[in-house]
Amino acid sequence: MTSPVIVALDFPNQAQALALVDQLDASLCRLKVGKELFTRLGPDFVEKLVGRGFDVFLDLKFHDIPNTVAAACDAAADLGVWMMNVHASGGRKMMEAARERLAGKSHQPKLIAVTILTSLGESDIQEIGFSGTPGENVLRLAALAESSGLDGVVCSPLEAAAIREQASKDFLLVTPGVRPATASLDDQKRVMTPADAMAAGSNYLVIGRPVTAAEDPLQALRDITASLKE
Ligand SMILES: O=c1ccn([C@@H]2O[C@H](COP(=O)(O)O)[C@@H](O)[C@H]2O)c(=O)[nH]1
Repeated sequence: MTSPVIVALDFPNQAQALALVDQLDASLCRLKVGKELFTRLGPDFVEKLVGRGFDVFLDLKFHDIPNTVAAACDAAADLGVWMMNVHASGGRKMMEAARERLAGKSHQPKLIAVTILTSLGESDIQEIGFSGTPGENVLRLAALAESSGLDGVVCSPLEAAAIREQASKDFLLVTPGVRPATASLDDQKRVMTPADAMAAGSNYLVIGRPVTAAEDPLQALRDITASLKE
């Protein structure tokens, strides 16, 4: 069975990204390409990873008017990615437009919605204008994403158990904000350890710096994977 770990390839150039990717294969992890690498290297690099047999999560978090987001999702599907995402706060019509556009494609990636970024705590979201806790807002946005036809959400593992109670059993929970107990939190605020995140109901763990910034990234990934079996 493929690992639930999705390694976030947050690197500034192809050489650094490939130095890690060359040590990996699709049985060890999935890969995530986000805004930094995509802006540097573009679609060709995504297709290169897909060509090497990896499941690629294209994490561009589209957030725009429905027509624009649907067209962007159409383009992303053509890259052969396994998963892509939009912001749930783009609203029902935006998510439904993306869903409908993908339904007409021969290759249909999983489409998930970002709820509340894992770098945000309660005071951060209040400053933006949200009322309530991050958890309350995540639950509301997850319900909106599910009723808009999406396959799942990006949330913190802290919210995974509560979403599991309200959502259908196939609804995917993709959780960044994952940190081994001894790792630095960096800019993440709503975090759990890899094993606790899986126990809480996450389907996939998005992990970047605890692997990519480690002295031995492959060993760090192996240690995290082993911790899931303990
Ligand atoms: O709410 C979110 C949504 C996306 N991310 C992305 O996940 C990785 C996490 O990287 P770490 O180095 O493990 O912190 C990163 O690419 C983010 O863009 C997120 O962290 N939170």
